[in-house]
Amino acid sequence: MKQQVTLDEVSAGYAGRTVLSRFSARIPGSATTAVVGPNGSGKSTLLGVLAGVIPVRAGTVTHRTSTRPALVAQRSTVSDALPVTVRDTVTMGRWERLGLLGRMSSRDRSVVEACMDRLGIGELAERRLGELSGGQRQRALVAQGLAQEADLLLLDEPTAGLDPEAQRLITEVLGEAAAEGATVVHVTHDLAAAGRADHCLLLHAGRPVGDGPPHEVLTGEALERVGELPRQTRPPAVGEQVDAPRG
Ligand SMILES: Nc1ncnc2c1ncn2[C@@H]1O[C@H](COP(=O)(O)OP(=O)(O)OP(=O)(O)O)[C@@H](O)[C@H]1O
Repeated sequence: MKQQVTLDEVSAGYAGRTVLSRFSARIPGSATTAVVGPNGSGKSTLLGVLAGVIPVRAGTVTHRTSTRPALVAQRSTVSDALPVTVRDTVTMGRWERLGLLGRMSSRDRSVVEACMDRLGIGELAERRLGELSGGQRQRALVAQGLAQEADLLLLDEPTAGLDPEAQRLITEVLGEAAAEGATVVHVTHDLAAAGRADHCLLLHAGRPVGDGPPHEVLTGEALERVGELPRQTRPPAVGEQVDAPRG
């Protein structure tokens, strides 16, 4: 698989705190990559580095992308009080592409409508984001990310807290985006969803401890070592689907 993003000995973090330390990994292009790891292991920080919103202190991040990455933040970070509709929210995904006059073309409008339809929220277009259920809001944010038509689509726990049908839909949409050429990186605590990705990065304490096909990375031994599985859990056979530990 062609590498889309390469991290070489990257260090990054926050004021007075280094989270990623000499972090090296390859993100394959036109594929889905699941980022897995315990709370605080640096998954969201990694997304921030890939998105270019968290500066790199040392090392290099090499992108083969031609558009600015799209970052779909965790639902909880989006204010309920924002007086915007679902259509406004998804339309914001086109802002980067609008010309100097900022006028939406008919193509911009049709991309917005298609993304809402794909996420099953077309009928909610005029509803305010703050009036929606958590799952509906999450769909709107994923639709906004898709509407950017970015080469690199980054999502922080896009299926967390959703019902199984919504989880399935979002996983399917991300797979389609990758099939159409996007490089998709999503953080997840759902090991079953991670197992369906093309590629998997397992993090522990700001370092990659697994990088490869999910069935090679998500072994019982590796997950137990990083604390993602309770002790005594039977390691899955190669290729076996793994149920997500919660809580
Ligand atoms: N804005 C911030 N300022 C300072 N420290 C932060 C900030 N955001 C995160 N951290 C710290 O950086 C470390 C890694 O956080 P990060 O959010 O990347 O982990 P994560 O793997 O995404 O965790 P989770 O699964 O809980 O979402 C944690 O110790 C966290 O406390």
